[in-house]
Amino acid sequence: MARTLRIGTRDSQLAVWQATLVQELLKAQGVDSELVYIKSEGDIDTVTPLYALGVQGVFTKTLDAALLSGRIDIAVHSMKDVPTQLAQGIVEVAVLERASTKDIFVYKEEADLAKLGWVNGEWSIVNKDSGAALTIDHSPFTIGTSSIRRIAQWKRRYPNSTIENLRGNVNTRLRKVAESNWAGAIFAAAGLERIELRPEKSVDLDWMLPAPAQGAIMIVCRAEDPEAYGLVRPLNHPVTALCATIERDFLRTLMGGCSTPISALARTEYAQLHFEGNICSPDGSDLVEIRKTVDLSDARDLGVTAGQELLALPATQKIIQEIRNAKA
Ligand SMILES: NCc1[nH]cc(CCC(=O)O)c1CC(=O)O
Repeated sequence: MARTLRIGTRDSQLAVWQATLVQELLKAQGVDSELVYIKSEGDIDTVTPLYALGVQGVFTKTLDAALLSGRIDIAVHSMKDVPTQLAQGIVEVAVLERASTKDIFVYKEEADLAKLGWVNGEWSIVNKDSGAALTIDHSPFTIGTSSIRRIAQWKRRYPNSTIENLRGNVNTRLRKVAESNWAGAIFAAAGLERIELRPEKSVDLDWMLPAPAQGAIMIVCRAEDPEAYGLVRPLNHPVTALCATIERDFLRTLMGGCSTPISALARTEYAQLHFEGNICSPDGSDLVEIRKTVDLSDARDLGVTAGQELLALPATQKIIQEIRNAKA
């Protein structure tokens, strides 16, 4: 009898959708599987902002434990939630082809969007450093997000806005926005689009750089399970895996942690790879960024070298200190 792989997943709608996709892709390869639902710490405490939970891997730890104890054979994660350092005994098997990498703003009133600078279907150009003219109304907007990265980039562009804590799975968060008196809230496009919940009243925040590996799905297994590895490895999408790895290398090199105001995006175009990364102070006042284009064949170490290049700058050290102080 061929082995039936037990796929561990959190039980949110998005997590189950992603695990079901893996199940279908395996089925197409002739591999049978079943889903095993496992609650994570991040699903049980849905109030505390993630960065304040104080540990890495709030969404992945219980699945790691289930893998290591043999309750499941593989686990499916939103890759951006996976700590850059995998738990001992667990290895990456495959990264699925990426969906949208964008952050989006889910809003309520068209009028608010215009005040935020969305004019004729475009974000007006804002350059804090050059002092370029803003067509932005600096009335005190309130929006919801608990991501320290999104808060930093939003505050940089809209320094007078107020940010409210918004935790929970995407369904809960959409409901909370609807019930709030906020102008709107920030989500990952991929999360809402996958489960067909992206509201019509939403716009891509193309001035915001996403979290490393946003929009990518990662499958892991036990290091000591070459059979599961072999069955799942064909699902790997090499370009997505390369881009997401470069972004996570950048994150690890700079701070070594999740829940930091560090953003990165790598994308390929023909035989080249374009990389963009930044680190921002928590209040958005300081930002250091890097952009590189290299031949695909030279791209492997780009995340590390870009991270090291930023680390060597005094401005980056200052931001890292500010991040540490904000967390202390
Ligand atoms: N941190 C929660 C999380 N983890 C993955 C996604 C969405 C899917 C993705 O970004 O890959 C989300 C929701 C969000 O950020 O709005």
